[in-house]
Amino acid sequence: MGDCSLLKKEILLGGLRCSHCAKDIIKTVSNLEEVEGCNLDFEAQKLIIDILDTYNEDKVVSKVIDTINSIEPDLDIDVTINSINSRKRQKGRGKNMKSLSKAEVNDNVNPIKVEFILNGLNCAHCAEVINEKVGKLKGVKSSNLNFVNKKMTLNLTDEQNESEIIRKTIDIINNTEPGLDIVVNSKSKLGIKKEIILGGLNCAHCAEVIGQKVSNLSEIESSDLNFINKKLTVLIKQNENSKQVIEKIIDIINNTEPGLDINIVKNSQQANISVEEKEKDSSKKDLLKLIVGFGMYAVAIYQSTIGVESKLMNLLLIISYLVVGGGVIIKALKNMTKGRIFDENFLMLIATVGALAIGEVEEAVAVMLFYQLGEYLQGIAVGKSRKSIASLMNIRPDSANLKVNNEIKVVSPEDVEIGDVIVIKPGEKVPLDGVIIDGSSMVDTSAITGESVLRETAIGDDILSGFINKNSLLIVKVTKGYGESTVSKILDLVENASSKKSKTENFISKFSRYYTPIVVCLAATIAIIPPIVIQGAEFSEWFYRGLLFLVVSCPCALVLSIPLSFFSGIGYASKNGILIKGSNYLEALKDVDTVVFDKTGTLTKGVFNVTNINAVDISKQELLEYAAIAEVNSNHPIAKSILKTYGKAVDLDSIKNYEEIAAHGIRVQYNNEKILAGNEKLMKANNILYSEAKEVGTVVYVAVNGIYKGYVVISDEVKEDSKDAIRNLKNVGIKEVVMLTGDNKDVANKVASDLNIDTVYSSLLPNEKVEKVEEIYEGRNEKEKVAFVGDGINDAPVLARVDVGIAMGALGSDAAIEAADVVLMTDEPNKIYKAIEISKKTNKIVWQNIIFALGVKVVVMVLGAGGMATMWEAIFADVGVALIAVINAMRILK
Ligand SMILES: Nc1ncnc2c1ncn2[C@@H]1O[C@H](COP(=O)(O)OP(=O)(O)OP(=O)(O)O)[C@@H](O)[C@H]1O
Ligand SMILES: [Zn+2]
Repeated sequence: MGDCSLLKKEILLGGLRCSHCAKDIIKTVSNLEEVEGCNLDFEAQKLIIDILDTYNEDKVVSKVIDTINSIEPDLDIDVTINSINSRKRQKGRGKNMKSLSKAEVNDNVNPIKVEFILNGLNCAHCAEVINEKVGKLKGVKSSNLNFVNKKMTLNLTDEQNESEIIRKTIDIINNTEPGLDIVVNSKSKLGIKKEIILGGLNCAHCAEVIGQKVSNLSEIESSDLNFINKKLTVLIKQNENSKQVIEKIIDIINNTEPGLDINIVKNSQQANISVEEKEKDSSKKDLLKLIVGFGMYAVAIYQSTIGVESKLMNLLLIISYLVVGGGVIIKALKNMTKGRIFDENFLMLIATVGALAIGEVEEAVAVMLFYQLGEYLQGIAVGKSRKSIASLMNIRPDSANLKVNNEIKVVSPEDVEIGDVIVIKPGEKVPLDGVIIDGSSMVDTSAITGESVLRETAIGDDILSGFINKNSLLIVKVTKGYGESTVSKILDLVENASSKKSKTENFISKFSRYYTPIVVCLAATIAIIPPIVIQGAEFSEWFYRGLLFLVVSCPCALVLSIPLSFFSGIGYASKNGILIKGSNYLEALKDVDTVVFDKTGTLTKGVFNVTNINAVDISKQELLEYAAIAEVNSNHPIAKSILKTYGKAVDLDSIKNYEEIAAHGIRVQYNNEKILAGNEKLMKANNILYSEAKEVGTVVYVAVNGIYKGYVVISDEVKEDSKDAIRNLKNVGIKEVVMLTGDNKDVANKVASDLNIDTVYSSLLPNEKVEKVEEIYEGRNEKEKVAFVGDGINDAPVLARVDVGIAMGALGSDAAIEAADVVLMTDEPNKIYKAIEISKKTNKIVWQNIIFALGVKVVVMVLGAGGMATMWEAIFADVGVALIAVINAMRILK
């Protein structure tokens, strides 16, 4: 590392005004692997990043810019390239100004995404290699491979090279890990992807002809016919009518090769099912090989105990070795030709061939057998946990019943448009968000909210995708396209969560990059040096010890189980109605020791009732009318409750100069009367002589033309589960619970004492809430984290400031989903402790796995070096440990 030096780059973020985005930018940029340090000067609108000069700086800078654009698309970004401390570069500050034109920057606003599903990908190391190589392709801005759901997402710089990049990516994948089944989902604006399965297609020549003819269609952007899985994938140009094009394609197929069983794939899930079946087949083959291999091994060992000729026994053993290890040998040789020598297969080949060479035939075969058995079991375990995570998130609807002229057509949810009418039968999943226009029913919201009670819905109610209609027919008018629906958003969030890596994950991936080479070097040293320097040391003895090191040199147990653990935690949380936007937040939750709550709408219901009206010189009804006139344009819960009590219409045309003053109230003109309605601060600010209300409650004072007219007292109720929520937080180790509110001191103190809240700050303006949070941060170290819980409406700046911002009741509210790091799908504060519990459990299991895996490996290496361990221990330290770690990770789901 001695030769590395740091490059500093300044990125000017013109127009950065949102402190939330600023925080997000820092958080995300500093999480980028290539960025060593990162600092944001909010005043100067400047982001300074440190990059190691071992990275390609342009790449890193453009990655950083992409990151910024994905958070806050409209910034005016300029890059100043500075190199400080660099021996190679001696440029002065600010000399080498490189500015990106606005057009270039805007280009990044809507990144072009391509998704690859790599079915059959079981090697975490290969996954990393693939991701790294693809990330370096020209035209690829960034790539993220989620090993757990086998999905790789590429962000491209522009759409022109898309097909080229897709081809190159597929090449890379095939070269690195041959035999994968690759599904490409292009979400680009280029077109609509359709997959057609051609059942019974057995003639390769016909396939070629079909492929040729289809690709010649002018309506088609690109097409690909995979003869092996009989799948024709076409990308239909954006402006074409996909139904007509599909019909044309079907005609072509029928003319070329009549009698095929043509199936149009509705969604990639379906395609995955057939792939899954194939994977099952190959795992059956593996099992068969193992049984045969173990059988022969057992016979050979038995023969040797009864004294049969050892040549025959060795022959049996070698056959068993080839049957079970054939795949490993082929893969290893292939990889060797590509110069990949730290590959697991290769190391296993060397270890076993080495053992054979020194005459340890029995052991060599046993190592291969148990290695393959371990891999096999590990495959099953990973597959199982993938399935259980997937079933937690099994909210994707399969189809929608579209109503067209009194007829019902079953279509894919993607094909339904806003304004379409769909029919949801009892027992069906709600496919899209909408509003009920006919019918009433009970719906099960648990898949989305984690709430087990059924909800009653009727005409006029909103209904969200992912709910299940329980008992009677509902007619729904669709209000959002599938891409914008609740289900897609949740799935997007959860699937992308793995790209925000936790510190532990980053540590492990860095660690594993050094671990294998170091252990391999140790292996070589042990095999070579002692026989030379120690007198009488036998070469084969030390060679064997070296081989042990090779067997334990794979960090797979960690590379596999740790991301799996975080993904399980996120999946499990989502099952409970808790959406966690990144592994980093899941990890941070365990360190939270202070939870700060907003009051209204968070701890209280935010539904006020008028409890008293105190009018001066006018009637109560008149006072209420003034209040209602003032509040009619406000969305504040206070406004809603006053209007509800007033119950009559207000003449909107007579209202002028409406002004809502945050945390104060309303100022408005009605005909010739200037009305003020708000709290004491508002009265004081306008020099109104008012008399203070005696009751505890939220008080709305009213003044007309500068003269005080009385007040309306309204009160809110605490939520049923708020008290439990606070108690449970204390039980999971939260030291301090704080409440912030814009409401008055009396109300605040009452709520705090009812709920056992430690610290209260009242009568706060929105910016004072941020200041209070700053105060809470003073004198804290990094390990003591603060979470803030709000309803996401007025508290975005605070949500943004804290380590973990939690928004609640986000069902349907986009603002809250945007602003927070953790989103609770329901209004229940009692979910927060649950999120912390999941975080702690995940963390515990992650560290159990790290300590266990490394511990066992180190012990085996030490014993091995001292000649006290055999291949058996080594093989356990490799595949046995990996298997146990994966099984351990699955405990998170329980
Ligand atoms: N539309 C309004 N009409 C009357 N008073 C208002 C209105 N909006 C705000 N206020 C006054 O300002 C205070 C603070 O309002 P703000 O919206 O900042 O906090 P809140 O969301 O009601 O409470 P919390 O801070 O607990 O979430 C309210 O308690 C009320 O006294
Ligand atoms: Zn609030």
